[in-house]
Amino acid sequence: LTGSAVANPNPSNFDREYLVPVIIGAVTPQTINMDLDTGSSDLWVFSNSTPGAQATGHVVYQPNTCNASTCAKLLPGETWSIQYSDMSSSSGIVYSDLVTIGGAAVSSQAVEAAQIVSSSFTTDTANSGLLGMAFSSLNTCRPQQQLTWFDNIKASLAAEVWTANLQKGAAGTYNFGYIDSTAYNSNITYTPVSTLRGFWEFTFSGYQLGSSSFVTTDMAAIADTGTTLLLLPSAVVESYWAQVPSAHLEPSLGAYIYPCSATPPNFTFGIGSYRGVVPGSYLAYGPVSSQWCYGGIQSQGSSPFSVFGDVLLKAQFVVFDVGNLRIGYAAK
Ligand SMILES: CCNC(=O)c1c(-c2ccccc2)csc1NC(=O)CNCCc1c[nH]c2ccccc12
Repeated sequence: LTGSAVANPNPSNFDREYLVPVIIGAVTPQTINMDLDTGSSDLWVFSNSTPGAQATGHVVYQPNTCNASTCAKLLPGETWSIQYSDMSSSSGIVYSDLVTIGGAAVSSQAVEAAQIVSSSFTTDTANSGLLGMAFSSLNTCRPQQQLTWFDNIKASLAAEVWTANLQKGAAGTYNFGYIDSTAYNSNITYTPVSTLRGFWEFTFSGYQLGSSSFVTTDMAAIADTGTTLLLLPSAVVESYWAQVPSAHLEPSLGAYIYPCSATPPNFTFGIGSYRGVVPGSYLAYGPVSSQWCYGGIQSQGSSPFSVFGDVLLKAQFVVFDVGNLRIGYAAK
């Protein structure tokens, strides 16, 4: 078994997120556009349990709890509640239902129906749910923790692997169970993943800012499709933006902005001897005013790891190798 699904950048805002059409339900299938998120492990959706004012503009999951075995089933007593570090949150109840992504189906997937969603989810009307692809140890369902869609399907796949091939301003692809050798043009460099924090966490061997020399130093990072930007230690971020005249940390935003007339420098990361290049044009996130633009590289703050978000991932072909607990990067 394999699967392949399109990853559509949110059309209106600078590739802020990538949405995948997910089909939920057997008796009454619904296609719901969801954000496949390697930074979390809950599959949750706007639903008929979400208050109307919070669900305005969204496709909502309507579980068909008929009597046949193929119907949705409420999991009695199961609840979930998640808070993300951008202070957004959601919570609710849990059904079991058929969930198909790119032709690959899981018959009894925990589908977390939202009863409450925070305002930033309500306003993001292109996104009607999150599909967690980090490790199941982070799933918030209680009293019985639930498995991610990938954990449920991996034994049925040709290989316990999936890949992300996101694109800048264009549709990309998530493939499940196989590696498309036509999708990249260098060897894939793999490095071990630590699951201790439940993320796709790995060590990278250093970085290069623009045309400066490569800095060799082991650093921790997570690969996070659910985070838009590239988050790095504040000292590295300061050095990076120092290369762009007039770029500065804007206190009111808590973020670096730079003159839109400038093109930010490239960012290169190392994995062993592999060098992954993120073109400067990928690090221009979007305008905050007529002349100032929001940088694609920002500080990771107090986080103990960097966050390789979409602005970096879209420049690479990324292999999430669950079977061997490793992550692979290749140029494309
Ligand atoms: C939201 C930015 N991402 C993070 O802060 C983050 C961190 C993190 C923690 C501390 C400091 C910096 C980053 C660890 S895991 C992680 N990643 C996630 O939490 C991934 N899931 C984000 C889901 C999410 C939250 N708000 C949204 C709005 C639109 C689309 C997706 C979302």
